[in-house]
Amino acid sequence: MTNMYDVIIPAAGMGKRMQANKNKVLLELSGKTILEHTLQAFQDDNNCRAIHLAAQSEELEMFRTFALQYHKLDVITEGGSERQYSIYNVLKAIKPCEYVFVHDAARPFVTRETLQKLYAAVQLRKSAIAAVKVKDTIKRVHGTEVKGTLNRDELWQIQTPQAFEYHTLLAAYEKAERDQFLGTDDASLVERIEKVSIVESDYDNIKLTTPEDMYFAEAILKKRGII
Ligand SMILES: Nc1ccn([C@@H]2O[C@H](COP(=O)(O)OP(=O)(O)OP(=O)(O)O)[C@@H](O)[C@H]2O)c(=O)n1
Ligand SMILES: C[C@](O)(CO)[C@H](O)COP(=O)(O)O
Repeated sequence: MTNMYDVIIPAAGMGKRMQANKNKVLLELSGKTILEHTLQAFQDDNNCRAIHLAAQSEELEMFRTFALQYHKLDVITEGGSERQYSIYNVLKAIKPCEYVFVHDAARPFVTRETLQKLYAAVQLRKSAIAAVKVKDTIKRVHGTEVKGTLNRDELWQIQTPQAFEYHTLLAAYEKAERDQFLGTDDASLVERIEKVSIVESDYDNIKLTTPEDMYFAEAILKKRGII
C-alpha cells in the first residue's frame, strides 16, 4: 500500500542525564518500558507501515523480542555515538519508502492527533515537525550579561515526531555527513536543503530526560486514566 509512513525510533542512547545506570528507555512506567509505550503509539496508528529501531549493540537481541508484541517492528540496527548517527544508520538500512517519521523512544506520550496532523502536513508540505509555543520569556545572555529579549511570538519548542519525504531526509543526512554537520534534531539537517514547517503539538509530548521527568510522566498517565 502506498502513502503510508515508516518511523525510525532512535533508542540507542545512554540516558546519562536520567542517572538510572541503564538505558532510560528501558525504565518502566505502569508496567511497560518507556520504549514499549512509544512502540504502542505507532503500532496503533493505521498510517504507520513499519517501525525501525536504533539499539545499542548489547541491546539488539532484547529489542528483537519486542517484535513478538509489536508486529510492525522491522529493521533493528545498531546505533551510533550520537543520536544523529543512530538515525543515519537506520536510514541507510531500511528500504526506500515515501514518508519517514523520526521519533525519540524517550517521548512516549505522542498522541494519535499529533500523528494524524503530521501525516496530513507531510503529504501537503513535504517536511513537518511537531512543536509547541514557548511559554517563558527567553533572553540571550553572554556570561551573566543579558544581551536581549527574543520575540516570543517567533519561538517554538521543537519536539519529535518529525516527518519528511524519505529521499529528502536521506539527502539531508548525506549532506550533513559530507559537511560534518551535527544537529540536535533531524529538521536542522533538512533545513539546510529545503523548507520545514511546524505542526502544533501538545505539552504532554515531553522527552523523558532527567529524573524529575518521571514525576511528570506519572502525572500524564494519571490524567489519561492509565494509572
Ligand atoms: N547515540 C544516541 C543517543 C540518543 N539516542 C536516542 O535519541 C533519543 C533522544 O536522546 P536523549 O534524550 O538525549 O537520550 P540519551 O542520549 O539516552 O540521554 P543523555 O543525553 O542524557 O545520555 C533517545 O530516545 C535516545 O535513546 C540514540 O538513539 N543514539
Ligand atoms: C529531537 C529532539 O527531541 C529535540 O527536542 C532531541 O532528541 C533533543 O535531544 P537533546 O540532546 O535533549 O537536545
